[in-house]
Amino acid sequence: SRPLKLWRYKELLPVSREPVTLQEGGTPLYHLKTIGEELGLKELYAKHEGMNPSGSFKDRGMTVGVSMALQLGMKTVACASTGNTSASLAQYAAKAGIPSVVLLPAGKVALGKVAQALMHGAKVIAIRGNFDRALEMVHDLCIKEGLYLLNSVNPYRLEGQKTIGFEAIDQLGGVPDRMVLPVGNAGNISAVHKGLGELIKLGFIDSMPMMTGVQAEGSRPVADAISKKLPEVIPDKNPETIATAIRIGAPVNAEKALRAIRETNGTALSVTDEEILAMQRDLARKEGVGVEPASAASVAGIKKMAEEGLLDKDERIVCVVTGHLLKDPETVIRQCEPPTEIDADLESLLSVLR
Ligand SMILES: Cc1ncc(COP(=O)(O)O)c(/C=C/C(=O)C(=O)O)c1O
Repeated sequence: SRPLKLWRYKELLPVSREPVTLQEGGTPLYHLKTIGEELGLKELYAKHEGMNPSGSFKDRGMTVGVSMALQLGMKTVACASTGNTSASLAQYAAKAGIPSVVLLPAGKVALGKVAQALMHGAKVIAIRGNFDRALEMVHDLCIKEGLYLLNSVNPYRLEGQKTIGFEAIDQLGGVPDRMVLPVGNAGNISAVHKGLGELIKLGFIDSMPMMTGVQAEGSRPVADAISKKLPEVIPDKNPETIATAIRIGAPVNAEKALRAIRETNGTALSVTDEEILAMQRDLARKEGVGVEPASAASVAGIKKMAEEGLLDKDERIVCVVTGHLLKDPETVIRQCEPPTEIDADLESLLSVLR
């Protein structure tokens, strides 16, 4: 039988050549017993996508996207990014042996992600504008220069990300009642929904989870469209949140995300930066699950829904926690008390521990 990794599901993926792979997928599904009990939820799980090769779920999209770039004879790959897409693109392009170009919003990308993009050899450009502007620019660049665009506007990215749902079902031994994802460009929630729809069409499963998206209060165009029952998402011109990974005002997959949410009787909501940081801390200290701020938004959203009485206590809920804690060490250092510094003798040590 095949190992629980992304290419286990190769028949449901478009690549027909040898894939560019870093053994992505097969991420842990953790039962959040402590946080679940606090919320009265028996079956609360977190799928830790930070345990992928580059530390986020983006690797699932990139193993397919970069493989397709080679299959299509493309010479250079490019993306705009709030950080994780650029880190993953750089890493997979390096594996593929082709150059990569990434556009980042200057000053708004977590340290770990910049380090990865640089070390893996991408051409890293920081623009004086936000992610949405970077995406416009890299789109124009790719059209003018014939580079291969690998943002989630590229359907091959979503193909790889479908596998999050496939694995969760294999690990859970059944279909969850609800899948919860943080939403930025809205590719991931759309991808998981597409994949589960395929499993239904193929007769592997017979129910669809309620697709639930969580955004930051300062960057919540999808949550607003759902709460205000709008036909489409109205872009937010000035998205702002400490969870810089989801600081996106004009999600390119908005239409797909609204469909995923509405067709599955799901929902979308927003949480404050404080709620995001509090949940990042709870996941780390109560469950041993280390994630970056944006990833904690999914569990923070469940906490909010549970407290508002919107959840059935028997619901089987899978929250996708999308990126590793190490991605954004600066935010952690700012949130925590600094280490206690002492003279290097036992006396001093005992005095601070008593
Ligand atoms: C940790 C983390 N959690 C959630 C999201 C939102 O996923 P989408 O809703 O599919 O965009 C991102 C997205 C990051 C980028 O968009 C990028 O890296 O350019 C992320 O890094």
